[in-house]
Amino acid sequence: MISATDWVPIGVGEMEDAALAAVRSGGSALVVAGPGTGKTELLGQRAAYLFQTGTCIYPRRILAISFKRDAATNLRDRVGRRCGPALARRLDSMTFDAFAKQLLDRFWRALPEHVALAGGYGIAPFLKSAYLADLQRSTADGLDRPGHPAHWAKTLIGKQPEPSGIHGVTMDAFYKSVQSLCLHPLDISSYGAFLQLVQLRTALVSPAPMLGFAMIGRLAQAIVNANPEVRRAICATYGHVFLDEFQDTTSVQYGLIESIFKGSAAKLTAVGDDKQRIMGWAGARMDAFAAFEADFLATPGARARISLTRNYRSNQRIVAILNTLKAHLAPAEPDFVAVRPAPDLPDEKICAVMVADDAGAEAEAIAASVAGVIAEGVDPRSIGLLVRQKSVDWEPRIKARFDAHGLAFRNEDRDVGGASIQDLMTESYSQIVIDFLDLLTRRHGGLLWNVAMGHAAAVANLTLDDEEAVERELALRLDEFHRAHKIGATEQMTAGAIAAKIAAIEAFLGLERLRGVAPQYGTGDLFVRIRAATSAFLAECAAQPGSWQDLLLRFRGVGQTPLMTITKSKGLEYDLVMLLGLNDSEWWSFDKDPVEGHSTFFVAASRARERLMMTRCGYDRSAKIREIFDLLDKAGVRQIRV
Ligand SMILES: Nc1ncnc2c1ncn2[C@@H]1O[C@H](COP(=O)(O)OP(=O)(O)OP(=O)(O)O)[C@@H](O)[C@H]1O
Repeated sequence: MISATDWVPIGVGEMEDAALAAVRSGGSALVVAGPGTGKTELLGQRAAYLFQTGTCIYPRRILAISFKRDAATNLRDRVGRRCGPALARRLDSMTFDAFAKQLLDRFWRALPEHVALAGGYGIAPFLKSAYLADLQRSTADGLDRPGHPAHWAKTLIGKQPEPSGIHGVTMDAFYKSVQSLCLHPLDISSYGAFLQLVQLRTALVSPAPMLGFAMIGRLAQAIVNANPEVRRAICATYGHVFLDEFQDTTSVQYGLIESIFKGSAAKLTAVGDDKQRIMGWAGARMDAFAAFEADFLATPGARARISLTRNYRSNQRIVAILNTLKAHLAPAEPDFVAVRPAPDLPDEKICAVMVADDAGAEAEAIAASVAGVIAEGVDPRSIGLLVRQKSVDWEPRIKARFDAHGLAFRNEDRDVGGASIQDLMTESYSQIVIDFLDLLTRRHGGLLWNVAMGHAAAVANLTLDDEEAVERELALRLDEFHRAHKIGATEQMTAGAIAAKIAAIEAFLGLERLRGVAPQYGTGDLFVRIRAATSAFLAECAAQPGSWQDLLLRFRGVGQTPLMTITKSKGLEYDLVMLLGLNDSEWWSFDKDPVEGHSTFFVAASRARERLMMTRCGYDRSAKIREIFDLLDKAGVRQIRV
């Protein structure tokens, strides 16, 4: 145990005083700061501080909520590196969706009667507009038919809905209305919310209910609101709660956190950047910061709106561009301060817009630039290809030119049978299986031996450092396993052989114990889906020729430049960001919501550590995104014909 006064940040040279104050804060805190200012790092340091100084006393845990699975894994890994695996195991780092789903899966029997669930349920896919039309028709028809979900919903709310109101709900309004309903106490204040209630009832009485994540959040909140003892149990578990990317918190998510923790002794630390708010379409609350201040920071010891200005990610030239973008988004905020100089390169090598005549020339320019940067020694994985719309539409366009240059890339958003590649890469189960397969391909194990020992210990819930005898026993068992299942140089890489190796790994570690490595595997079907997706993606990677080692490298994406949407790049960073398709065809929604459009561009640009290159087809001076080009002009970014 370290005393609070002796504790110093681990693994970073310096931290801003304001960041340190948030790390050491005895109460709740809100940090509102720009990209690359170390907000996520601050959460990692705070976890280390709370554990190492005993401020978060055993057996209490920290709940860390992120928006994406890789962000949740990143934070877990950071804390592991800062304060060791034993303490890091007391951090439950997960997405909002996983947290809500876990509560529903654990406490579904405590749902209030009017929304009771009979047992299992599946995750509903995104709705198509034809579905809404069906729901509207059926609801209007069923209002006066006892036994129909619409009649049930009408009776429950005690009002007579008008068919015209039901038919007047647009897809967007329907989608967002889950953000305004409350299931307990019941609050249905719009026709969209009424349709949500009818849809929920339809699901709950069906033999195979399907629920969307927003509704799962609302059901979890209903459980907490209806059962003070459930709320007390959660609050007794978590002394501290971290909320990352807080600017994108939806009303459903905020409502759940508020229902559980408002008025409790838990200390909440929220970090975010309102200039990076890009999830308005998904129901992000515009007033999340103000609500948090009112609900959680009105107590003694709380620290409101801590701001940070030092940008640790991007070099000085990129920070200057970010400052120009920021001046448009938040003119009153102070400029970011770069901590690193720009590399000694001509400006257009650090940042430029490459203008091509057509899509083919654009794809060639992208591939040629990436090839040039890789030839300079940059790791292909530290180049990020970012797009505004569907990455799947870009795949064929880019593939031909990348192939011609002998380059590899992969669409990280692609679903491989139950999970996207990006999510799969951070799943504990997949990581363990891949590391064990890697061990089996090696004659002696080397570094992989220690990695596998770490996994085996974590799966068995053992702490190696403390128990020499335990470590020896585990090493013997691992050695035996390695000798029995080692993959010989000539062993065929067939689907059957891969399945047999996975089965051997699962048998060695114990399937139920493997399920125990991540709290979100404990309930619901995530574990089953991740197992299936891991096998499916391994089989896909094995379809290309090569050795077992090649298979693992392909699975991990080594040597492949990632392609993803800007939304999926949140929280990540790349040496070179290539932002593709600065054209209206990609940014068609810009004029509908220019603020979110600017924020989206800001998120993309701020992922760059060293270079930021953009591409577009043609010079369209009346483009919807002219404002973006005006800002780039202002920042001195040149447009180069390619
Ligand atoms: N105090 C520090 N000293 C040195 N490097 C730091 C420090 N804090 C953060 N970094 C590094 O700067 C980069 C950005 O940090 P981090 O991801 O925490 O920023 P962020 O504010 O969460 O960014 P964003 O909002 O853009 O996702 C990371 O590479 C991180 O390791």
